[in-house]
Amino acid sequence: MYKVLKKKQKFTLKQKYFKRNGGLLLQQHLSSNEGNVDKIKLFTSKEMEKATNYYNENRILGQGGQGTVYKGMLIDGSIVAIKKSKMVEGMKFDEKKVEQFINEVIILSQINHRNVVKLLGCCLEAEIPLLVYEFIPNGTLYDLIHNQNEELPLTWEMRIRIAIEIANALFYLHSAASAPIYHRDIKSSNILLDDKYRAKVSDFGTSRSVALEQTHLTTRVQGTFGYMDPEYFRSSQFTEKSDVYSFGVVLIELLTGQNPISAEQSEPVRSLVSYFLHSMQENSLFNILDPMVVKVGPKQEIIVLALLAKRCLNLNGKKRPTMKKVAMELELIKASGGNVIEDHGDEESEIDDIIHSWETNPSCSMSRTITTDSETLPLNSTF
Ligand SMILES: Nc1ncnc2c1ncn2[C@@H]1O[C@H](COP(=O)(O)OP(=O)(O)OP(=O)(O)O)[C@@H](O)[C@H]1O
Repeated sequence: MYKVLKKKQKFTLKQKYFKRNGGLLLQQHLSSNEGNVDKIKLFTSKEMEKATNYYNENRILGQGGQGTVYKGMLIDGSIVAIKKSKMVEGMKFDEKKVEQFINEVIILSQINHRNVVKLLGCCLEAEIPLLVYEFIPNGTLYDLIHNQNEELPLTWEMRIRIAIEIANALFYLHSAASAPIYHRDIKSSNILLDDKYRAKVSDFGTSRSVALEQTHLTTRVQGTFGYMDPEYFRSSQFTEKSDVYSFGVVLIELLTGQNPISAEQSEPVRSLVSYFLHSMQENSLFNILDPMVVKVGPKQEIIVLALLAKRCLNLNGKKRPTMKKVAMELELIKASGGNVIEDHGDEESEIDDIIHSWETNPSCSMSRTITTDSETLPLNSTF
């Protein structure tokens, strides 16, 4: 009798957690056929405890605004990343977080792209709901850019390839079959790197499908300072071009190796976007480039990429290119070495001006020597 009663109690508790963790909300979306939720496996709380060795501290991979991520091993031996959402704020259970959690499940269940992190399943019957992702072993793009070491230099080719991969993922999301999906929090720490250092866009907690958006009344401005579209900040209206802006910030992070917000500097250097735009205006792009980029990157490609970033960062969203255009231009830059560019007003004369000031600036003579010494660099002859 005691055993049966205990089992019943446990079952009731699991049902209670399932409901509280948004299980019903998910079922609702399931029945309305949104996404491909059958592909999402429902894990038991026991499986999760075993996989993380009871949420052992030394299994923690990282902590974000939404919770803690653990490295885990499933019974079949596969390695996964398990995100334990932060649901309890003080003593209160946060309904908004449940919504974000279910939102991420629904959004990710609709996505199948090699540059987007895969969601394998979730666990709703545990006290705190959990998300189970494929494990991405090489950390974040943020760490790769900002903690560079000699063992793994971030080459120019890697920077361009990673930019193309993120752009392709965003283009895919924006043109998703059922309805466009906006990521809404693109930043280098949300780009994970796999075993071959390929980019995987992650963290879809604040993402929105345009179809879902119609049923959501949230007008709260969300995102990360330094990456956030100023137009969205002012109007609370998120558009596909707001993702383009944040992508532009990641592009200049790749070009300059600098943080979007630098606490040590004073304005205008403090905001990387203002510093970058100011440098472009003064034709002194070379002043803010990552020394590694100056050393090994072909000038023409660097400049064309910088001009593309500048268009992504236009204050007027309508004047920014779409992600489709950005992805196509990046492929073109890579394929042609920046020699073939589309006509965007005065860009050709801008390129000439930047090259001229780069060439005549004494502080760049070092890098120039290094560049001209290398026979492998494709565009030396043009300078
Ligand atoms: N699939 C994964 N594979 C490997 N590590 C991961 C995976 N997902 C997340 N991580 C690690 O966990 C950390 C926290 O991830 P999470 O997405 O919760 O937060 P964040 O992006 O750092 O912050 P925020 O949620 O505030 O934007 C990441 O920085 C990364 O190091």
